[in-house]
Amino acid sequence: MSELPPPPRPTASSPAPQISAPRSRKSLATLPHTPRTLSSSQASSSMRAPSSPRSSSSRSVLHSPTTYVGPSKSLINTRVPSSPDTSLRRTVSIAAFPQPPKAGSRPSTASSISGIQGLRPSGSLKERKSSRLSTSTISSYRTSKTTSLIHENGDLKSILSCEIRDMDASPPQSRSSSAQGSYSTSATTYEDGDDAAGISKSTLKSKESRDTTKGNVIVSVRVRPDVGGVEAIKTSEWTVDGRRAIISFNGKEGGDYLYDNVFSANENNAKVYDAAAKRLVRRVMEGYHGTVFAYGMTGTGKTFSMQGTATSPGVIPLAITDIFSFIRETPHREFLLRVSYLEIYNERINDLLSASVSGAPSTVQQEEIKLREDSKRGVYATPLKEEIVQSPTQLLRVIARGDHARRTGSTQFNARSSRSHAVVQIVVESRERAPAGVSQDRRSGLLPGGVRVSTLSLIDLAGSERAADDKERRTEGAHINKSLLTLGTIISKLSESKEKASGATDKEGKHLPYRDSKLTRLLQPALSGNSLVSILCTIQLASPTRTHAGETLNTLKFAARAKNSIVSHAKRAEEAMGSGGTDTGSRVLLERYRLEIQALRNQLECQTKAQVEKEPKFEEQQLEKEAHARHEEQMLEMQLARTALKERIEHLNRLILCSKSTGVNNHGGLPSLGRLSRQSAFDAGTRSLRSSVSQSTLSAYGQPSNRPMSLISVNSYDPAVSARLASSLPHEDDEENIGEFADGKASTQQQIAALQADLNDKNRYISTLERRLLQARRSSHSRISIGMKSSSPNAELTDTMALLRERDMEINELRQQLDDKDRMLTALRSAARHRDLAHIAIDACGPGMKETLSHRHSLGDSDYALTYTPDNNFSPRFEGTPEGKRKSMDEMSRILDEMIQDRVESGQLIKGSRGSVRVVTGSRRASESIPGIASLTTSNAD
Ligand SMILES: Nc1ncnc2c1ncn2[C@@H]1O[C@H](COP(=O)(O)OP(=O)(O)OP(=O)(O)O)[C@@H](O)[C@H]1O
Repeated sequence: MSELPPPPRPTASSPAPQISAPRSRKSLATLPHTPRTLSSSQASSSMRAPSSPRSSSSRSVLHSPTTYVGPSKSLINTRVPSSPDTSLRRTVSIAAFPQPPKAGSRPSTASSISGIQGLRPSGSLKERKSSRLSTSTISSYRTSKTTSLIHENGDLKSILSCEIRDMDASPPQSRSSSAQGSYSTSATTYEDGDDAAGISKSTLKSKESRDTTKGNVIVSVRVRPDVGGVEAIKTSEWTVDGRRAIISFNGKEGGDYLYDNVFSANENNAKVYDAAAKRLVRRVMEGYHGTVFAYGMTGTGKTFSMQGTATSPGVIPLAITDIFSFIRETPHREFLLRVSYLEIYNERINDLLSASVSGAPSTVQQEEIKLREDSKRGVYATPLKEEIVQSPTQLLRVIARGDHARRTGSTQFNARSSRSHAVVQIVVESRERAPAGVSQDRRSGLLPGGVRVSTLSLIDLAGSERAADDKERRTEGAHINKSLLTLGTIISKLSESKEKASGATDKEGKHLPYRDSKLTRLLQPALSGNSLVSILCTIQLASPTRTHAGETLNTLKFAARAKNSIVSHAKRAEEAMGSGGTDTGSRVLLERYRLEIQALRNQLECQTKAQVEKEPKFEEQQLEKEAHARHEEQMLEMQLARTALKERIEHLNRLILCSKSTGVNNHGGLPSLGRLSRQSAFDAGTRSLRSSVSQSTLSAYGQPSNRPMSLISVNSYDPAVSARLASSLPHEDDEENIGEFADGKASTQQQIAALQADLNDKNRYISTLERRLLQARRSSHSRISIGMKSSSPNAELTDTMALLRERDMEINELRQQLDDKDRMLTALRSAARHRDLAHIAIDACGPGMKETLSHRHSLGDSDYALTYTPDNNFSPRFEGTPEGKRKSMDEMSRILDEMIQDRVESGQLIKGSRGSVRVVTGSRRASESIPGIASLTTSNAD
């Protein structure tokens, strides 16, 4: 205890809200200053609490408190709220109190309730006396005095005396900084005072009905450390006894003030939270509404207590931590948290979460926020931004954002003074989880239970202050003081109306000026009893520049009045069923979200079903697409094949034209080269039946006469061979064009006609090929279509491959034939050249020789012969003797005969009925396996 000189009386000029002074306070017997020790029976805790106006018989006559300071003889002079007629002053010798046991091991006795009974305004003196008699020690009062918010079972039983095993807060080590920057508290190990009540219930019974609901309001006072530890201005006026939760003032209007908690200057935020707010927060999580607010003059530590610092978090961050701890510990329920943050600045409500990010007041004019009231929600601000939060960190961040936007300014006593009342509201929605195996109602998506909605309001009020020099500060101060004054008035009137009504009814608040300020209007539900309330009043006893006795007394009186006048009927919020209809229902986000989730799930299910149904169609479409792509590919391949064929034809044509352009015919050596080339072209693939190997090939041998050149004439030396050849060669009648170039000297017109015929043939061939391609494409397409329906893509592929193979074979065959013809052509050219040379030589030998040779030649007794060389070329060989020549010719005839025979055997040539031979095209053979092509060939042949 410290003794301080009497503080100066509060000046009349002080604008601090003057909470109506306890008019009921009456001077009791002034106790002698002489210390005396009272026996236990005499000991009384003459604590004074503000009494109702009616109970005071003497107003503003406050006795100087008698403070006895001494280790064994000090007295606590406390005043007890007096009954209308009496006020009681009791002096208790501290020496008589045994030292309280250490935290956690304090004795709990039935008699421990007696001390606090004396504090109850409703308790009569008689009762208090009798209970005092049963009080053995003040320590037992101390331990039993603490009230609890709500009985564990949720009944509205106020257990007036219950021991809290660890009233001195959870040990500091139980609070640690978590990874997320939040703090873990002792929430998980904290044992509610309710459960730990160490008192005899029978003792309580008689008090229960009377004191019902009183325990739902906790009033605590926190003393801020003196600034700079200045001792000079300290007086002996104040005595703070944190252990007993008593503050004594020895000056004028002095007395002892007892609260639920008194925190001395050296106690930290954690302890303040544990004692003043922790249980309330738990109750909110269980479904009660709860309000914690800090009240006090400027610079006394309201914001410090509510927000705290990084190293010493205050009520708000610790509550947040506990909220999430509770959620973790309650797996059988699910929760949804939403938070809003507003300030009341100059009687205007600002949404701190809608403010600009910079924290400066939003440049965009906010929609005016109004207070509304409805039966379910009570008084609420709208429109207000609410944010749904899922983690402590997120919640802390949201609140930090709001803090940043809050108005602060420098005042005389606080460099960063809050210039507005700030209200953090955390709405807790919770509902029972469906037990494992129990499915929720599929149709409605509802669980058996409804949703419970409760609200935790954490309010940091602006501090009352003297008039400031600055105009802005003055305006702010006026609004702040006005609202705080209204609050004080309401508290005072609540107490008054209670006394008027003898604590019975009509505390509806109709006549209470809640509407006089936005703050009181917003606090209406809490003040009128719908909420659990914890009031934390902050005071500062001295500073280097001033003392705060007047303001401090006002705060203490406010706190005492609040304790005695606010009666909370807080009930656990009912579980709202359904999601629509009522306003409450529509507010319950948890329900709405659940229904939305259910609806989305249903939607998803439907979509999945539809997709499953559509899948085969989709697969079909995919197959069709693939088939189409394959078809395209095949078309492309066929196009390429067609181009290749055309190129081939062109190439062959070029070859033929080249042969003609050599003008071999003009030399008369190989008069029917045109015919031969025509033959070559045919052999290379022409399907014209006009082509005939015999006439073209064999007539190429230089027959000087005009008669058609044939192998008959060539082989005329050997009648047998000639006859054979003649029979094998086409008859003149057989071939419409036989003899066309038979003289080997076809006229230009004939050549042109031959070329024209060649051209026609080729064009026909091209168109035939085109038709075949077209047909092949159609058949391929139809095969694909069929394949799409019945066969696998592999079958189509096989077909296509087979087709391509056929084409390849055909091309190869054509190439082979072309090679043969090339060789034959080369041989014939060579033979023609030699023949010409032979003629020249004869000419050079003179007319006689020429005649002879000419004659011999005409007889077939040629001086040269075609020999078949190993490289499969025919080469003329000049035989010196007629015998040799004849042999050579025979040999040549034989070779040609064999060749023709070979071809006939191999099916490349067909022997006509009259010995003629015809070329069987390769495509005809190849086409045997392709019906379309076979028919084409046939038609062509026709
Ligand atoms: N219990 C305490 N321990 C240490 N410092 C404290 C305590 N209480 C308050 N302070 C310090 O005192 C100063 C003022 O405190 P704070 O801003 O919390 O006062 P306030 O009551 O909120 O004032 P206002 O009403 O003007 O906003 C701050 O610097 C704060 O750190």
